[in-house]
Amino acid sequence: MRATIAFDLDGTLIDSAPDLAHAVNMMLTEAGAEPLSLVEVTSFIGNGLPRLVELAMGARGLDMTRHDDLAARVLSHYTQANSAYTVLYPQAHSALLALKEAGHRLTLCTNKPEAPAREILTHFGLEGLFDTVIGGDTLPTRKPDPAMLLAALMPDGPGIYIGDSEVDAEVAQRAGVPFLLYTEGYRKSPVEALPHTARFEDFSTLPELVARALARNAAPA
Ligand SMILES: O=C(O)COP(=O)(O)O
Ligand SMILES: [Mg+2]
Repeated sequence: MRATIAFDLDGTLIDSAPDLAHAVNMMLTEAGAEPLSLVEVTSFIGNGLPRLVELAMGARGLDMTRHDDLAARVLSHYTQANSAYTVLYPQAHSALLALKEAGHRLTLCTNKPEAPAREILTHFGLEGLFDTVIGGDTLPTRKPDPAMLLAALMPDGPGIYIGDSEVDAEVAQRAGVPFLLYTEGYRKSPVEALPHTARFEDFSTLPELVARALARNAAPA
């Protein structure tokens, strides 16, 4: 059975936290504040770049009236670093190829702004695999608003969503879409606290997991 499979990006397909932390810390240093640890910055990822910058500024007591300027600085540093410290999770590329080979349509549903999300796909040679990219600034709202996920799954309907975090579990639940949880990303809560259809820690198991989730969904109740 063929379907649309929507993917989250940060913490799901790529480990981008080192580059995000680098960009945030460049901004903090310019603003005269102490840098944050990788663990702290990682805990701020998931609700998009404006929120990441807000949390980083809050942690260092910076004046929030500067938020728009400092968010622009972070985006500029992030873009300039060109994913130097970002890696694809092991076996993610071959899992994407296998899903594509099986006839599925792949789309991206990330809270990262659309331009850097597209650059990252190109950087890793993945751009040809994805039919649609919905970023955190593509629509008026972002995850956990279900509009984003529903747009990423259009026009085929239901499909499957794959992500790593609280926000991903919530958006899938609100959109009524089966959710496969990647357990090695940036989740803050225990696995049991996140509603999910199935979970995986190794991308080589994903194609089989997708096939099972689709068969279960197609089975009469
Ligand atoms: O940009 C973020 O905060 C998170 O991005 P993601 O939705 O790809 O995890
Ligand atoms: Mg994520």
